[in-house]
Amino acid sequence: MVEIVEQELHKLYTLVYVLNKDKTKILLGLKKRGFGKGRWNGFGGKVEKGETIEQGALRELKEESNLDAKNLEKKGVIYFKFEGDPVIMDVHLYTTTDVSGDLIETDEMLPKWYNVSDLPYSSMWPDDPIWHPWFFEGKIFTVKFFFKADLETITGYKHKFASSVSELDAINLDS
Ligand SMILES: CNc1ncnc2c1ncn2[C@@H]1O[C@H](COP(=O)(O)OP(=O)(O)OP(=O)(O)O)[C@@H](O)[C@H]1O
Repeated sequence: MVEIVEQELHKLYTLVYVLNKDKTKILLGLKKRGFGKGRWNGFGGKVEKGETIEQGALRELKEESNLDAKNLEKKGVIYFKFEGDPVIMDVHLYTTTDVSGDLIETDEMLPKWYNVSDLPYSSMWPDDPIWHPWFFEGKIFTVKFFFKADLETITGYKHKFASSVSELDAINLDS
C-alpha cells in the first residue's frame, strides 16, 4: 500500500499589533494590494533571507506605516493551512505600545486607530475574532487554522496556551 503524505512547507511571516499605552486602541491598516487586500489587519509580511523574525517584524512595520517600534513583545504563533496548498504560513505575532515616527499611509496600507471594543470584523480575516480574545487577555498562544481554498471559510482549528514565550517553540499542536 502506498501512503500519500502531503508535504508541508513552512513560510515565515510577521504580524505586529500596535496598541496605545492603556491598550484601549489598536492601529490597523487597510491592505491596499496583494494577499488580504481589502481587509484591516496589523502590519507585517514575509520574513526575508538573512533577517531574524523580529527584524522582519520591525522592517515590515516601518515599510507599511513608517513607525519604528522600540520593543516588540512576542505573543504567539498562528499557523494557516489552506486546502490544496502545501504551504503553511507561520505568522509570528508581536505587540508594542512604544512606537515613534510619523504615521503615514503607504502603498500597501491605509492606517487607522480603532477602539479595541469596536473592530471592523466584517472586513478582517475570519480567524481574528477567534484568537483576539486570547490576545487582548494577554495570553501567549499558538493556534493552527485550517481554511478552505476560498480563503474565507475556516474548517477547524487547534490551539494551546503557553505560560511563557520560551515555551512557544516547544508546543506541538498534534499531541
Ligand atoms: C489567513 N488569515 C490571516 N489572519 C491574520 N493575518 C493574516 C492572515 N493571513 C495573512 N496574514 C498576515 O497578512 C500579512 C500578509 O503579508 P504579505 O502582504 O503577503 O507579505 P509582504 O508584505 O511580504 O508581501 P509583498 O511584499 O506584497 O509580497 C502578514 O502580516 C500576515 O501575517
